[in-house]
Amino acid sequence: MRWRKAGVACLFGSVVGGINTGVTRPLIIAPSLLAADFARLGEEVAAIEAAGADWLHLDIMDGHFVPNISFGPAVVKALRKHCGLPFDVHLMIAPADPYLAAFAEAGADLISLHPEAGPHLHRSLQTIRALGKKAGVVLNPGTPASVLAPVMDLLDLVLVMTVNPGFGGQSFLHSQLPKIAEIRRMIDASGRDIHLQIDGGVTAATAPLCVEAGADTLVAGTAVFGKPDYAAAIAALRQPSGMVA
Ligand SMILES: O=C(CO)[C@H](O)[C@H](O)COP(=O)(O)O
Ligand SMILES: [Fe+2]
Repeated sequence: MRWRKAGVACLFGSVVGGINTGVTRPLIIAPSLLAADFARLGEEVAAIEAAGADWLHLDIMDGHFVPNISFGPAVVKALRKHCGLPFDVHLMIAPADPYLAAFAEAGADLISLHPEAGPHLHRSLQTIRALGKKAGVVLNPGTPASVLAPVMDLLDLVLVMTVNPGFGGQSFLHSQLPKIAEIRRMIDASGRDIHLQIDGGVTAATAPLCVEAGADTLVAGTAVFGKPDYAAAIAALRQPSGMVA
């Protein structure tokens, strides 16, 4: 699995002992399948890989934790043979714990969950890591960065939602930018190799704001799958340099 595609391995070089060394690395673009043509999912994931995406973001919604239903582990498993990209699974389900093994077996490489999805965030993250997968925590717009501190040592990724979860195509919440910067400082101070991912309303216009605030990974549904040319859409999100500090 090409988890560390291209120059992403430089991530370890960018933060040494909590000090940002100034080394840059490529911005990671993770198109969200939520905006794809659900009647042609196999073709869509193959096309997005060919277009230069770095990861595939898979939004799992249960109609309970969020007011929408998407797809489950059977679809993730079916897509695995059509796409060689790392599978970045964003769980918007509660409870999440009973389904972690199913998504791991289906082919997830990284599993992220919301702190509100269960009573034991630390245990849930331990479970994901015990399954041999990378673990992430997702912060809703109303969830503070402080929830991260007690679980920092278990994290491979922090996802900051810049919309309320449940639907694609919503407008980017600029109010979340200070929180992104706060979490960048927390990650740098930890000295750990943790991705800072942004999800919701990411476009060519809002992507630079996210990167400026400290993001290294961008999820985009509508801004990629909603465009006729996926490669051009991905390239537009990488502007201006496609590199992050
Ligand atoms: O988690 C999500 C919604 O809950 C999606 O990943 C997100 O909304 C992507 O869609 P868009 O880029 O169109 O906003
Ligand atoms: Fe998502």
